[in-house]
Amino acid sequence: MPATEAEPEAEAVLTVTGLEAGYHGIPVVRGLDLQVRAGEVVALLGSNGAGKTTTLMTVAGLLAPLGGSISFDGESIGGVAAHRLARRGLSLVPEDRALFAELTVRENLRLARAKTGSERDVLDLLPELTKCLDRKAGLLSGGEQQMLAVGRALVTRPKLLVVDEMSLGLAPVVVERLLPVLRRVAVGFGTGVLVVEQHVTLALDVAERAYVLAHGRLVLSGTAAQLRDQPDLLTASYLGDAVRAAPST
Ligand SMILES: Nc1ncnc2c1ncn2[C@@H]1O[C@H](COP(=O)(O)OP(=O)(O)OP(=O)(O)O)[C@@H](O)[C@H]1O
Repeated sequence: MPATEAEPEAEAVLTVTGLEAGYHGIPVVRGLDLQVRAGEVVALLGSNGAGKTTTLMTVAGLLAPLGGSISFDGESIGGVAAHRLARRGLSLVPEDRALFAELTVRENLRLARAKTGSERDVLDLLPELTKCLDRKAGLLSGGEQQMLAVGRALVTRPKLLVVDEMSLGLAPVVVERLLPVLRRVAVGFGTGVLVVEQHVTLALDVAERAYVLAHGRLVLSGTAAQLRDQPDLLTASYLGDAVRAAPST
């Protein structure tokens, strides 16, 4: 019997309602509704320029929303600055990883540690980092750097981890090993994970649910299984031709 079917739904850690997000007062994302629950991985998909990064930056407090509401851990956070959100448990892994190249892995992790944070749990969850603790971040492989970027974001045990394009510049074989780390994070720490990813198939392998944006609007959403079973719909949604056709969850 599948164990997951009988389990009650976890609490929503992030609820985005009617979000309008963009630049210089002009929305590029319109009317977006999205939810992430504790302990689940949610993929945000869509073609280039669809508005994925804009959505993540707005959720993470790097861009002020132009409309709608964002609720994190039961509180409204629209317009709250990123560093305050980080203290409240919302961690961002940016596309460029933003590591300190001249510092070692251990030092990068230590710098991220708040009063209550601990590297120990992170190393238990990401044992791949243990073997390179004394190496400079700048000398790590792309995959190791990305692992460190995730590890650093986890030191404070966030309730929500927001990850932008983990796979950027990495070979597919590396991405295949890296993406399942997000599932480990969700299961091991009970963290909600919102991830933007270009590798759709790999993303649907690790995510419970996914949302697809086209031209700034939500065109498809559902469980990963529902979307995997409807490849034509998924392709059409990337082209902006489908309108919320899969059952929403
Ligand atoms: N700093 C900016 N100022 C003005 N417009 C921007 C800025 N950044 C992005 N845009 C525009 O917003 C739209 C959405 O871009 P966004 O980066 O969110 O898309 P994306 O789905 O993440 O695409 P990609 O996969 O290419 O990163 C695009 O039309 C883009 O040109």
